[in-house]
Amino acid sequence: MKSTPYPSFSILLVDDEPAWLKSFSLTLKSRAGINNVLICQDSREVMGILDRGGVGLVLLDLTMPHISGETLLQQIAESHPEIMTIIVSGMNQLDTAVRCMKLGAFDYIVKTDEEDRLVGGAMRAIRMLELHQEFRAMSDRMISRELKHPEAFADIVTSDRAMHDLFNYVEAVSPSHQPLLITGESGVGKELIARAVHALSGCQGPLVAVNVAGLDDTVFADTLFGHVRGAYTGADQARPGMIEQAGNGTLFLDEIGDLSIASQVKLLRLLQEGEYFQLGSDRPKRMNARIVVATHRDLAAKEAAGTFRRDLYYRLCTHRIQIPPLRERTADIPLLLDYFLEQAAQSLGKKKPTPPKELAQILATYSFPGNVRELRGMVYNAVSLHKERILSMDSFLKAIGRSRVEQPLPALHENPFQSFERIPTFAEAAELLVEEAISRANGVQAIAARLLGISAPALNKRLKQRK
Ligand SMILES: Nc1ncnc2c1ncn2[C@@H]1O[C@H](COP(=O)(O)OP(=O)(O)OP(=O)(O)O)[C@@H](O)[C@H]1O
Repeated sequence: MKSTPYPSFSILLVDDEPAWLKSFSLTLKSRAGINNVLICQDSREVMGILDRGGVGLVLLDLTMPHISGETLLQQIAESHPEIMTIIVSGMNQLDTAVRCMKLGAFDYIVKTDEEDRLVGGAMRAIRMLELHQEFRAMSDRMISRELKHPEAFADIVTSDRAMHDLFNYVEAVSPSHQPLLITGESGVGKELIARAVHALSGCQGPLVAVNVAGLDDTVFADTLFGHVRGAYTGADQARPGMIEQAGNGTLFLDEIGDLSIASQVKLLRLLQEGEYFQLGSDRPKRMNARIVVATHRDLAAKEAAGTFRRDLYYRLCTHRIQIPPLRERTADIPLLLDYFLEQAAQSLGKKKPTPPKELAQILATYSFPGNVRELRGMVYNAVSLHKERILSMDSFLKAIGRSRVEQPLPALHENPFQSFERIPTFAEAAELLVEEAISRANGVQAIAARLLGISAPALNKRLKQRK
């Protein structure tokens, strides 16, 4: 299988020593999965290669026949300021290093340095270039507001402006190799967004989803990393982990907020090093998959409370998508209602029922703690019970009513009257409640009455008495 080029731009290695060129390109590949590498042994050819385009980073030797590294560095800075250059020199000389940095070098690395320093320098430059690319892509999108690949979002029904802005962001960051964090309440569509990210990422492998909630640390490691035969009692067969199954695709870790501290450490190490060990093996394996994680928990609060590691939190936050709850995008409710009615009717082999016109309005007054999943469940339930042409509202009202009853009453410190100097009389409080209900129901009395838990005639009588 042909692997995806990484990074998306080429890295040009320039050195007159063929042995170093070969060994360093192998190191980049094995240590960091960098396979988009060009090599050049003749300093006179460098500018021609750069003029052809596609190179983002140059790793440049200083001492070469024909044209010196310093001269090339100057020429690159003048003709291709968008290209980053790292000087890789045989000499550890501070004054030369300072001169090169002044000429615009991103870093100065000595060939005899540890491999980590060399690979780490290249990775930092790649990261910086990727951020520039993403920033440019995002600014372009924000200006045009046009999606390049609307088909990737075909399963996500919405007319909400915040959701469309989020799609633009998703398009901009999907090709990145950095982890991506998706947050939002339960049932809000996090997995759908993860699938769109995967579709847009250009990753050639599958999307492999793992729910990590409730996995203890050993099971977590076994699930992700796999094990070799005999790794522990009962491990009769070697088993590849989910990272291997994802290959060059995407590994989607759901419910990341529930991960134990020990597993958080393992995940952080995996993200930092891009390497892991199967249980029972001391041979490192490379991870090629892109990591996308999701949680319905408030990770910032968990981090502040010390139950989520700060270093992992910041690592995961490089790209972050926060999906708004359904109650903040009520304009989506009629669209989703229609979409799920169609889906439910089809899957239950029924004719699509017509919803009563007040249904969407009633639903818009509800808080949907289970978000889109809850709405979907309500619709499927109603369609399965449905007999007449017009859909009955009964099952929706029951579900909403049940949920309202199940919702805990506000705690005493949230009592809205607490801040009042004088508490209102019963008549005044009732008046305020009626006004609020009418406003939330957009003036529809039947809905307002349901919100207040009284009958429509009772509300009507009360309103008439006011006049
Ligand atoms: N905008 C949408 N359009 C169509 N279907 C949606 C939309 N958002 C969510 N859904 C549907 O709602 C259900 C829940 O979505 P999903 O599993 O993506 O939510 P989630 O945020 O990942 O939930 P959890 O936090 O429980 O893992 C799925 O059946 C999904 O297809």
